[in-house]
Amino acid sequence: MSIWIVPSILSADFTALGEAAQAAESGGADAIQIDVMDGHFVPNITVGIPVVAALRQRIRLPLDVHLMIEEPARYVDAFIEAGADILTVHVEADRHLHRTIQHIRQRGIKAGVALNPATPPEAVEYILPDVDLVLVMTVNPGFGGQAFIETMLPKIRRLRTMLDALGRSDVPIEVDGGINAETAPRVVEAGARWLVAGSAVYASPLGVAGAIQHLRQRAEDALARVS
Ligand SMILES: O=C(CO)[C@H](O)[C@H](O)COP(=O)(O)O
Ligand SMILES: [Fe+2]
Repeated sequence: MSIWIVPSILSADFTALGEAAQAAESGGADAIQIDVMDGHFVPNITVGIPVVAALRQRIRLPLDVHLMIEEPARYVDAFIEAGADILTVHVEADRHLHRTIQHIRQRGIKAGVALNPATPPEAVEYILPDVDLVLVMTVNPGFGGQAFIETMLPKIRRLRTMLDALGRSDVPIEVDGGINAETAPRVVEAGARWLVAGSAVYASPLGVAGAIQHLRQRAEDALARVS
């Protein structure tokens, strides 16, 4: 499975979001993550459906929408109609996760499940046969620029083992939070393949394209070591 570098626009200049997303697209990103926060599930409020729809007009890459909202099923159809290609919902936010995941996939896009740092891997055990990706939060969701939580490395390894045991070796583990040139190789060695990076892309002295290229190089070198 190949490495994906997925810039999160959370750390971009919000007065020039279109240009920021285009810089990631032309800079070699594999997808763009849009972080949706509702002020309930997480203590922050960001962007929503109209921003996904606006970016869809300018971006051809997959739009990876990370829903940090309570009861996400209420908004799944609206985000799909706005142009999301991947919708990820938190296991902690949805009482009827299986129904929501099934619905997202029936509508023809990819469905992901996300876990907060304190949530054990077993919390998603019975949804693993039904998801297209697993998103391991490597910081507490809500803000960009936080430090990577080291104890997420064994959790990534455990989830990789659980997926492989189900014959789901094709399902990627995505990591989100504190991913930079130092942590990228370590999460890849643990089994992650999709790397979300906000501040390491948009606040990098290398520029957006340079930062994406540097992260990819570090991640691919690590992948070559483990495969
Ligand atoms: O979901 C998120 C925060 O809840 C963001 O995607 C994530 O924090 C990216 O920012 P950084 O790479 O700076 O940690
Ligand atoms: Fe995110």
